[in-house]
Amino acid sequence: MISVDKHCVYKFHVFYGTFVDTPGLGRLRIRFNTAVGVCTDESSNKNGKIEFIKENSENPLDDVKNFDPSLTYSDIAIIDYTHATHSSVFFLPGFVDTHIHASQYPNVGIFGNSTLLDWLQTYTFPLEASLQDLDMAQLVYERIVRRTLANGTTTAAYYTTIDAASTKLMGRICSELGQRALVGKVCMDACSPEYYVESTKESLRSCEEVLNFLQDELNDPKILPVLTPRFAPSCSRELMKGLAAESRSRGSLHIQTHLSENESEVDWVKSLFPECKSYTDVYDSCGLLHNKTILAHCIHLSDEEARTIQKRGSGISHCPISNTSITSGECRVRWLLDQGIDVGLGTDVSGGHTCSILACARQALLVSRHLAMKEKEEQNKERVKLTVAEALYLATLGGSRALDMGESLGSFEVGKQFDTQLVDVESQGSNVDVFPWQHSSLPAMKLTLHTPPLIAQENLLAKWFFNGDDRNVVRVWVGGKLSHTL
Ligand SMILES: Nc1nc2[nH]cnc2c(=O)[nH]1
Ligand SMILES: [Zn+2]
Repeated sequence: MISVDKHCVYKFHVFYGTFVDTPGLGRLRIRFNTAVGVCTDESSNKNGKIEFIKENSENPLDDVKNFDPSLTYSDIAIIDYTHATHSSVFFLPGFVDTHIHASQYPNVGIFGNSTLLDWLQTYTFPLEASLQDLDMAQLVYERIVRRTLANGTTTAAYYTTIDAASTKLMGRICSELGQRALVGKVCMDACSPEYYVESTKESLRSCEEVLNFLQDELNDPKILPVLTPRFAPSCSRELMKGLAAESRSRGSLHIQTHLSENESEVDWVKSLFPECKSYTDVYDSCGLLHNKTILAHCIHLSDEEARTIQKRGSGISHCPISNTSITSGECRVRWLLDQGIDVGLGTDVSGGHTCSILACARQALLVSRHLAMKEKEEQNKERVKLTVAEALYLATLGGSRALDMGESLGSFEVGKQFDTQLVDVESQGSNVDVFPWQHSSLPAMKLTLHTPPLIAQENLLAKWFFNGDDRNVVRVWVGGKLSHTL
């Protein structure tokens, strides 16, 4: 194995080993002895992209020379994990966190018995307001980006606060630490505490300031702006329409917000916008719903609201840990997927108590089983349950599609970005105990009547899925560049 530093000089990297991904909902693809060639030439417009994939490769150096004979040996780095411990080491697409409040990180785990509306007043608004202090913001934002990277998250859709300066700082931190990110300044001009609110004009102006910085000054294609009306109760119609216009005028910028998370919130929206048919209709009537809109939660939707979201092509961020923690409800993920809506996972820190998408994938699977237990129709009980492969899809390609980035992220395909985590199920200190006979790659192992059968790679994956954590994330690359090492 060749080790590389962050400022690699090699024009081309070949990653060699077992590649696991989910090219479709419920499809688990495991490719052994596979060579994946990635352009790492910073002067090329292909930098960071997968250029070839060779399954059952015998010699990755031959593969790369066949691919491009003009590359010299000194241009090429081979990252070889084929001789790593058994079948425990594999490359997996980086996780996509479709909904996370960077500014709320200090509050993870602190929510008591609150539910959404009192949780916002008691815990959340005071913390967010305090991050106007740039030294505090630096501490919090740097820590959460490092922590999410360490948990295998290569792309995150962040909310910051209403403050423009610290939001710009967040963009700089993501860029410097090498994480792909959507960065959104929170906008709120109504029904908010007097210490944490903006005028409509100021909200649109500071939003513009952040957009100009992220688009024109920062100069990092991995960092994108996202317009962020917090949720309908804290935004006037004028503000929501202004943000929708901003998205359109800049060529369809991403938009993120919360939708139908909590029953009291839904009732409140009804009373604030009596002219609208539904909560979804509030956003739709302001022009906020399009294929680059990410809607968090979507628990208490009507059939008609789901149809509107599907028609507009917006994505949904399912945040199962948050939904359980602050007792918001159980999102009907299968129901959404059945309608062709793109669904990804969100940690929703700090409604959610962890910034691990793997933990959210586990919780998504468990919440689906709670829904199955409540399902009246016998034949639907099985269908409602999410499998490990489906939960991994939501954590990777599903999330990329929900962000309208499925063409470039979320699975291993030629032309996609190499946003990848290297997982070692048996890394030092791992929480996952694998017994010698459980390695599918030990063909010499003698089976007797008393020896349990070898388990397949899928079972090893399932053991990691349910018991793994950041101790198993050995390396993380974003756009072919190393961003984290255990
Ligand atoms: N979970 C969650 N829901 C919200 N609704 C409005 N603001 C928030 C927030 O910060 N977190
Ligand atoms: Zn949220």
